[in-house]
Amino acid sequence: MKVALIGVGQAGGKVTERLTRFDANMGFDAVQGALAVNSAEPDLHSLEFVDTQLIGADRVNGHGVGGDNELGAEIMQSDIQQVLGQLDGRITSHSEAIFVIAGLGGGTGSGGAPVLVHNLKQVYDVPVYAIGVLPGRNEGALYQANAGRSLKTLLREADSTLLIDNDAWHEQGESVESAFESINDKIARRIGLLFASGEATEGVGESVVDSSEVINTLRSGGVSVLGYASELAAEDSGENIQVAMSVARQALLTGASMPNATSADAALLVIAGQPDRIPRKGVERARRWVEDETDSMQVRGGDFPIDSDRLGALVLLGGAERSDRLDEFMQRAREASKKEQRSVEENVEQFTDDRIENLF
Ligand SMILES: Nc1nc2c(ncn2[C@@H]2O[C@H](COP(=O)(O)OP(=O)(O)OP(=O)(O)O)[C@@H](O)[C@H]2O)c(=O)[nH]1
Repeated sequence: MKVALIGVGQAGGKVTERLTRFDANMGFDAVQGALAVNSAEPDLHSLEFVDTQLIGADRVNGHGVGGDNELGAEIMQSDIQQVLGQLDGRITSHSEAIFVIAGLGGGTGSGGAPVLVHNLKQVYDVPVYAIGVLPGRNEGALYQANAGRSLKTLLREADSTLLIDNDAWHEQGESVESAFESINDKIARRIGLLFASGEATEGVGESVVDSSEVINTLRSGGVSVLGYASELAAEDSGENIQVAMSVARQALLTGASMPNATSADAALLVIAGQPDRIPRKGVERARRWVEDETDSMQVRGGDFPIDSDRLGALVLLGGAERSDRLDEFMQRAREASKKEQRSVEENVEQFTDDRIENLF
């Protein structure tokens, strides 16, 4: 799948750089263009692998917005023409999707990403997706409140919002801050593989994944979730039926970017590995298991041939907002919003309710 990536804010820029670097190092060539946008100049200077665009210099003089996501939204809107201008030539007729990436708890990314998505959708015909990093449980109230408002607005604006919970992809005992490097690495590898899986054309049979399958899986909008797991596999595919089942189960149950997301409108199961090691029967069984587990009648499947002695499973869920973890996060965001003295009321549906305000 040919994609253009735009990172907004510090986390967005770092993840965009990681993803772009991974894609280039692996020779996948799925990332066609990448841009990092920020109001903090030093954060942009630390990026070497992507182009950069400073916004809000007239308001914050390159110092960032200090967690004020309303200001983040305003400066993105004020400087939107410069950002769109920078994207000329990076989003081409080959681009199949645009991904806007941001940490939702801060200021520039949290406020800027929904505004950017909104504007991109006016200009481009391809889907505009968001990749949003949710703050960990131990991050402060401002982060939770910011992320709640940003998420609510992204869900309204983006064609789908892939969520990564900062508590999900780090090791036990590690603090979130010290884990950023390893979380970013996992994001890059897993999302990078997803992009690349829709690109595979060499030496493959009929069951290769096509980028339209990623797009169709995300078609219902809302929240999307990506899971991944891998295991050593035998050389003979006949011995790997259990392995295929096991990696699919782990990808969904313990390896998901947002835990406990086991209900979805649609899903895509990609089995990555050497074609000789991929067991047809096992893949079909795993696909049916994903169907049962997610209560979805639309589970697409496909292979991603890569040279490895392991079998990997990538599970992409579309329309996965019915999740305990997300409910728990929205509850945190509501409580934090109260603390932040934003008016919130009780007992109304999340996302469509007034307890969490949209950003714009
Ligand atoms: N996974 C991951 N999360 C990060 C990283 N850096 C920051 N975050 C998270 O992102 C949120 C903060 O967003 P930032 O990107 O630092 O903030 P910003 O958008 O640059 O906004 P300002 O600094 O307020 O201008 C917090 O919830 C952090 O936990 C990172 O490298 N990786």
